[in-house]
Amino acid sequence: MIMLIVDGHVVDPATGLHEIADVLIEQDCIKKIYVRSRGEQADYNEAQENGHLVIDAKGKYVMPGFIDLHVHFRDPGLTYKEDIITGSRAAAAGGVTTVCAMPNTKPVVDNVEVLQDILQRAEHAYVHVKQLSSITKGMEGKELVDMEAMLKAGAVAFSEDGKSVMDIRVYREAMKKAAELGAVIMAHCEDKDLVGKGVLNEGVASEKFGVPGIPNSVEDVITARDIFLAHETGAKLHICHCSTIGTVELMRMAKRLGAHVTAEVCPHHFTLTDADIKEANSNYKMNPPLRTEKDVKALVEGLVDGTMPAISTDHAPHSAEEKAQFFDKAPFGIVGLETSAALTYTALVAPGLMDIMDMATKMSYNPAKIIGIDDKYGRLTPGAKADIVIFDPEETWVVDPIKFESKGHNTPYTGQTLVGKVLTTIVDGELRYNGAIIEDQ
Ligand SMILES: NC(=O)N[C@@H](CC(=O)O)C(=O)O
Ligand SMILES: [Zn+2]
Ligand SMILES: [Zn+2]
Repeated sequence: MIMLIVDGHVVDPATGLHEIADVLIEQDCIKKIYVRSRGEQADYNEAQENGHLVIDAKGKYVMPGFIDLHVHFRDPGLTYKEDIITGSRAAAAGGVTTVCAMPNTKPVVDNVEVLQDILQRAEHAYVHVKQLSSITKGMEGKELVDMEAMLKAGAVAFSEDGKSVMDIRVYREAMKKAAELGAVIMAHCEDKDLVGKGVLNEGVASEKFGVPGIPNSVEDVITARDIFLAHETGAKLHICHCSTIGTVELMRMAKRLGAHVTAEVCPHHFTLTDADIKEANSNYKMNPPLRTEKDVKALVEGLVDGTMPAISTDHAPHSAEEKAQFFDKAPFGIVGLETSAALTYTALVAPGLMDIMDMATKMSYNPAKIIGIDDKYGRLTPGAKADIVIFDPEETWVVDPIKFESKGHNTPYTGQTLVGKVLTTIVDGELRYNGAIIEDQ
């Protein structure tokens, strides 16, 4: 199949291209970029005559498809919350062309059989679904999985997301092994003993609703531990869903030390604070919790100056019944795939804190680098995979979870007006979303 995207504003973090150009796609790859300022232009009349699909992207941004390093697809075992297919439809609707799914499923992804079953079924997904392996068997924090076998069978990285490996000896062994294998560890940083029964940020929110609080130190102390372990062992460490000013400062320290550490921030952590929780609504409950203005400011600064290289969603779908419970009982987590681009645009790009190139860098190019697929993904260069998102920076829309492709409707953004909309998502040179999901023929 041949496809031509004409007249769009092409944004490619790999080359710095940031201007009007046409993109020619052949089969599953980008064939050529015609840059107008270089006197190049694709012949779209001819393309149309030949029956090729021509997409007019005038006034829109054409960017590499977003790569989300952190989603929960709940498959196998918890598919009443989400499954690979619905999760991947939500991704396509959000402009996300590659996701990395966390292993806290039922059973846990801790052996080759479970991993291969997921990867086989993921072939029918609407976007590229990569799967992480857990670090320890059953995520019990005791015995390491066969990391080499999991890597060989296709695991993209290792994580115990949902908790930290609290036994530092076990964790250090995992880091040593990861370093030996060149694998990435994605860390959920939370001190289990300190967090106790905490559910909301310790401060205005926990006081207002009379529930146990989660202080910043719950995250900070484990982030520090993990950075030192990574530095010492040489492992590649990626810190998940960073929420505190302390973590941003620790990332600066990690850089100075020369440790191989990257980090992600989720849109809810840079757009909301604990003071935004006005009523008892468990769609404001996630782990780590919404923090304070000071933390949000630090996270935004970290994103803007590059200390925090990636934006991910931590898409964590739960059922309406589960989320209808009060803060103390409801599970942690919110969906994010279908709002992340618009939230990032609305909160960071529209007010001028970062530009559209920064957004593409943090949502696509840097994530590709972190998992080592940037030779073919996260870029719009000839020969790269044709994973593309067309984004309208003008359109405003109101978040309505009923319209989500995800089974999860647990978002705190219901009714909020956002600027910027994903119009079209192309995966492997095929239209997957164009105002609506393109159903499989
Ligand atoms: N983030 C969350 O609040 N929940 C995640 C687990 C996790 O990411 O730690 C989940 O699996 O539901
Ligand atoms: Zn987590
Ligand atoms: Zn998570």
